[in-house]
Amino acid sequence: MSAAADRLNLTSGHLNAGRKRSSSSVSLKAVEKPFKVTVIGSGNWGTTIAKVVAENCKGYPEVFAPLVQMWVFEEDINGEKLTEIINTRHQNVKYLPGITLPDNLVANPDLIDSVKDVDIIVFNIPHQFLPRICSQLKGHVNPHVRAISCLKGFEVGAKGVQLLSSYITEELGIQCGALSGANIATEVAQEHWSETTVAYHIPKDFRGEGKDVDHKVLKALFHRPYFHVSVIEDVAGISICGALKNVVALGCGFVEGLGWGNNASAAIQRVGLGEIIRFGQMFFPESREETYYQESAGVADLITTCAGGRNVKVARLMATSGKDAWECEKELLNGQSAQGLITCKEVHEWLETCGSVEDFPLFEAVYQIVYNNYPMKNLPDMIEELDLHED
Ligand SMILES: NC(=O)c1ccc[n+]([C@@H]2O[C@H](COP(=O)([O-])OP(=O)(O)OC[C@H]3O[C@@H](n4cnc5c(N)ncnc54)[C@H](O)[C@@H]3O)[C@@H](O)[C@H]2O)c1
Ligand SMILES: O=P(O)(O)OC[C@H](O)CO
Repeated sequence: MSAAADRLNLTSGHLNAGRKRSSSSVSLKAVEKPFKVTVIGSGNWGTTIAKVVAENCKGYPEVFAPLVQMWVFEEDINGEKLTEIINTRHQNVKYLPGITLPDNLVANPDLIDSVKDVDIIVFNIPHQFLPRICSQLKGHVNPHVRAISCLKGFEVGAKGVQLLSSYITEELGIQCGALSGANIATEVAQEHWSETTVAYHIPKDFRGEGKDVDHKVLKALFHRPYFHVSVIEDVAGISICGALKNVVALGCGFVEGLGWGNNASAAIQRVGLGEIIRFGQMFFPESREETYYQESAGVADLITTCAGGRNVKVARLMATSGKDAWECEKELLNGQSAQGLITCKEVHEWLETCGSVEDFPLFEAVYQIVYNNYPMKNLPDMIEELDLHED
């Protein structure tokens, strides 16, 4: 094969605004053996990313095995199995209704079988289920498998606060990066243009270009004409913002639900961005401040989540109905998860452990409103009082 013939050009037409990041035009060598990919998770975002990945695996058979498996937490939908519906009608009628999925995407209810002989695993489940999934996968995943986590959250336990990518690496012994961005799933599924950020460190046991996963392979896996990918190194930065913007969005939902309007929501986002960056600097000093401003996974994700994500909707309903968070989540989301409800508790527990609650007044106020029924109308004072205390 000639040098020209064995290269694949993926061009996005996306400008690189002088940032240190991968090029928008990828020249990719055909690989020794096409990478086999599995997506673990089939919720709103899990199914959307599986669609993206399956489209690219079909489009680049020199790089990826065309058939992509999606592990599905099996459910009965009006007497039919969800996996059967996906495999015959090519729709996830519960979590992504109205979107036709590629026919090379195969739903599999057997977790262990879905990762058999796989090269790349894309994790995409609500983060509260990750520990159980990892414990089931232990011993079934080859150490050369590479992974990307699309989850937004942290793992807080005996080891302190951990990125989910680090948790996957520790539990399964595999290299894991992250994908995070301003990505409301239904908009991506409908192929409305958006951007995202993928972050990945090349591991010490990298087997070489054409044999292993690198930044170009990841760009080829996720980039679509409607889904523009930048690949960077800052796994911590994109993961911190992805997890914490969900807590900020709850705060925005409270003030919106109280009828306070755009100014109040902007104030919450301003305070929230400051706390997100402070959290990164205090607990993940390897994260880079510019990631928060320059990448889709940074402030852009904060803006889109606070405008139209599930967390803001749940918090708005809490404010207008007086119902608790779990009732509102159930009423609005049909089995989907508002991750900020869990993350604000995990963050509170971690901050309490290290005596830093007062450095994060917004995160603490959101926690107290969700878990201890503090009045939402006191939110400005809760932030202000703790700010004054800090001085
Ligand atoms: N939906 C979005 O717009 C979006 C966008 C970007 C990132 N994310 C993040 O992606 C991750 C996945 O979100 P999602 O929207 O795909 O999920 P979701 O909120 O739609 O959750 C539903 C999924 O959880 C599964 N589930 C229920 N019980 C389970 C169990 N016991 N074990 C395993 N799975 C179970 C369901 O089968 C279903 O697949 C989250 O961390 C989320 O924050 C979501
Ligand atoms: O719907 P949310 O609040 O989980 O947010 C969705 C995405 O994370 C936005 O990027």
